[in-house]
Amino acid sequence: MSTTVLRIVASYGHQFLGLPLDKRTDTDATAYIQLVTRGKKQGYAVGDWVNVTLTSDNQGAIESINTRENHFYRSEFNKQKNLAANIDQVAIVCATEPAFSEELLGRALICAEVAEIDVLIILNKIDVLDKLDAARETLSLYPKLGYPLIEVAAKNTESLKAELIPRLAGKTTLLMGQSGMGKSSLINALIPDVQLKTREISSVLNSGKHTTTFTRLFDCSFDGEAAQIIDSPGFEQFGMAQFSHSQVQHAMPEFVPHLGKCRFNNCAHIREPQCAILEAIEAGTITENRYHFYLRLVEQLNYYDNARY
Ligand SMILES: Nc1nc2c(ncn2[C@@H]2O[C@H](COP(=O)(O)OP(=O)(O)OP(=O)(O)O)[C@@H](O)[C@H]2O)c(=O)[nH]1
Ligand SMILES: [Zn+2]
Repeated sequence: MSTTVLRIVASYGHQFLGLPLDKRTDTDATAYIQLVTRGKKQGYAVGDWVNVTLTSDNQGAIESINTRENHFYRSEFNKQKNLAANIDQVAIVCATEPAFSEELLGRALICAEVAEIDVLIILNKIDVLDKLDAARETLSLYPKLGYPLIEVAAKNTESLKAELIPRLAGKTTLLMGQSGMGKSSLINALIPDVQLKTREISSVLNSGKHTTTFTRLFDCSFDGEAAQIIDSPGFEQFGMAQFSHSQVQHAMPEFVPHLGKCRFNNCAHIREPQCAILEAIEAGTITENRYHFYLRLVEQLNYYDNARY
């Protein structure tokens, strides 16, 4: 039996599909190799390069994983949920309507910071004019924190060509968003024959059962440059149970310049005297909104810590 390196291009529950490194999802759909994991070993993600023992032409067992450049993950209680590995950026889709959750956006940003992965915020459905100002107002903070923000309408191809495609060309992008933000519409507009490809892949991955809840990678090409888009299921929660207080603080860009400047080394920035974070709120460089977001995260981390021991 031979061993070979494959790229994981789809995952559904504990099932994975791989492709040899010289094959692309847009041209070689029949080359998919169904992967099983050894024992209870998990933690693989779309985008991982894995060493596989081939057991037949289209089946194999994952033996080990190659070193990752990065991986983007959520952490539910005691469990890390890998969304993608070896990516250049995470694109978070928000919309004018239905209203998006700023809490979930904030959490996704923290996960990206911890993983040291660039972010792109996409405001979709800007053709819904009566909701546009409110969405812009909510999002206006984020470019100030260093996160690029673009505005598009999935239905308006010109807006995609002008704003989104140049940001995707040459990169591997994890596309994520809450349900209803229009992520599928964006994928449909960006990737030709996506429905056909989805049917192909569901039939291999899930023995014909129809599902769109898997994470999958699309090889594509924009402006003559190769690119990969990883589509992930809409999310309704975003756990960060395994993060430390320090990780969360360092993942908030406006907190960073003030960290280490409080009177007490172990300052929790809640009501301590001469707290540099509280002073920054007074001075207006940290917004009340983000500070309360931080407090909610801390409260949850404390809860997890207490529950664990
Ligand atoms: N007006 C407007 N509607 C849009 C736009 N993009 C998507 N929609 C609509 O928004 C609704 C949700 O779009 P989807 O693409 O299914 O959203 P999704 O984020 O993939 O949602 P899930 O499939 O539930 O994860 C659909 O009715 C789309 O037609 C847009 O740019 N403008
Ligand atoms: Zn402090």
